[in-house]
Amino acid sequence: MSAPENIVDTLLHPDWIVPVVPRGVVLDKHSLAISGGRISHILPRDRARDLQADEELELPGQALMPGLVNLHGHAAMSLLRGFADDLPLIPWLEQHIWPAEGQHVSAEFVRDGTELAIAEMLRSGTTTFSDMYFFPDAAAAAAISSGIRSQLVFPVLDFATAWARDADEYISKGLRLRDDLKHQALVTVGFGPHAPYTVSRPNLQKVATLAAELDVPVQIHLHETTGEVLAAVEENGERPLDTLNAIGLLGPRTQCVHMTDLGDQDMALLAATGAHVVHCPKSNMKLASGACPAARLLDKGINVALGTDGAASNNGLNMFMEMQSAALLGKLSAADAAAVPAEDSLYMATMGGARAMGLADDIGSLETGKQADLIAVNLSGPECQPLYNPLSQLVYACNGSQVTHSWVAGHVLVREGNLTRINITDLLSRCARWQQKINSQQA
Ligand SMILES: CSC[C@H]1O[C@@H](n2cnc3c(O)ncnc32)[C@H](O)[C@@H]1O
Ligand SMILES: [Zn+2]
Repeated sequence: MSAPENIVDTLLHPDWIVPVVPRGVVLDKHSLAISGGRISHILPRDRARDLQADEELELPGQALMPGLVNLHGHAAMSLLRGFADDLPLIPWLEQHIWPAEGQHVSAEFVRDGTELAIAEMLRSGTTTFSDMYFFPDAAAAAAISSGIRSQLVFPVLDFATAWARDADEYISKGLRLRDDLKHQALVTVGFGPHAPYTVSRPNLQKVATLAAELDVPVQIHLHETTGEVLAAVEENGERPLDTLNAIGLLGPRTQCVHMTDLGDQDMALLAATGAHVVHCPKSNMKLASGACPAARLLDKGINVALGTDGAASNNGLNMFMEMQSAALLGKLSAADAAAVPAEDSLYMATMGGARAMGLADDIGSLETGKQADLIAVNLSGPECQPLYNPLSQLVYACNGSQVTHSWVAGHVLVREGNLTRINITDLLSRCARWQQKINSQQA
């Protein structure tokens, strides 16, 4: 028997609700109720007093909004934050990051690094993250125990690493993981072929065939720099996006990460196939990779999500900073102050990610019936005063430290700024040990 309609699990009374859908709307003096892990009511405050709740929370000066969706990252690379800075992509990867990963990456590294990443993400308002990294089984364990929602795209590469010998082994281990996690409601498993320059065409073809058969997401680094595109044209006579299209790898399950080098034809192809773009503005700026033309993509109806990329190229995992960077870089690169307004950046950081993951009916906005993945943000501090428009403050004035509460599927994972399921003292001491180990092996 279901509970009477006026009995709910949790009842929240913020000053504002920013639902994201409909776009640009801010609800004043409304309340939100959670029942069975879903949003059961959004209603004016005076009518909310008719509801009976197990837990009721007054949130004065606070805004409720959907949890942020970080659609691209390498969570365990949080242990390599600040390890190699101020370098462009290829020397950064080939001379610093890949050698360090070869030396240090193990299941323990991934477990601890992912837990550190999740702690940072939850505290700064991310309730769903996507991860492409080695030992995704260890990342899954960290994600499941923390309660966060995740998309784990298992890596596929042509070369051997500590996790697998060759592309076939990456794929078979990844598919076994997918099978092992099939009953985990908060975890989606997909393919993560690293990039067209590290995965051969036949191996990309295998990924395309299997992903279509199993109907699972595929995430790939693509057109990250103009150098990548030029090298591919010289080697294969075509742009990487055309290669992906030729082998049937572009479609509504595909998440193309970075996409800084895009011509009109590329955009037409993205629009025609329904592929998604994952914009990582901070990583692109730090590695001086280029700028994804987010405003033009949105104008053409192409879905754009946001991602931080790994902490070694960002150097944080804070989606408030990513939203702000997407708006600012969008304006600068389009030479148009009206490009990427606050509401578009907020949409990309929430619904954009949800749509790319195929979860648009479940997360990404505050609507009744959706999963209760949401955050409370305190807009009463000096950095948010005076307050003319809460939506503007969320994108242009906040920095993530204003997040007071985070809920995933109705479970509170951050309460008054504190993580409820992660022992931060123990986690920080494990991180200090990694820092010592990595430092001593560098010397
Ligand atoms: C196959 S696991 C992920 C792999 O990707 C590397 N990586 C991290 N950031 C980037 C980036 O911006 N472009 C390309 N590759 C990146 C990471 O170090 C892992 O080796
Ligand atoms: Zn990446």
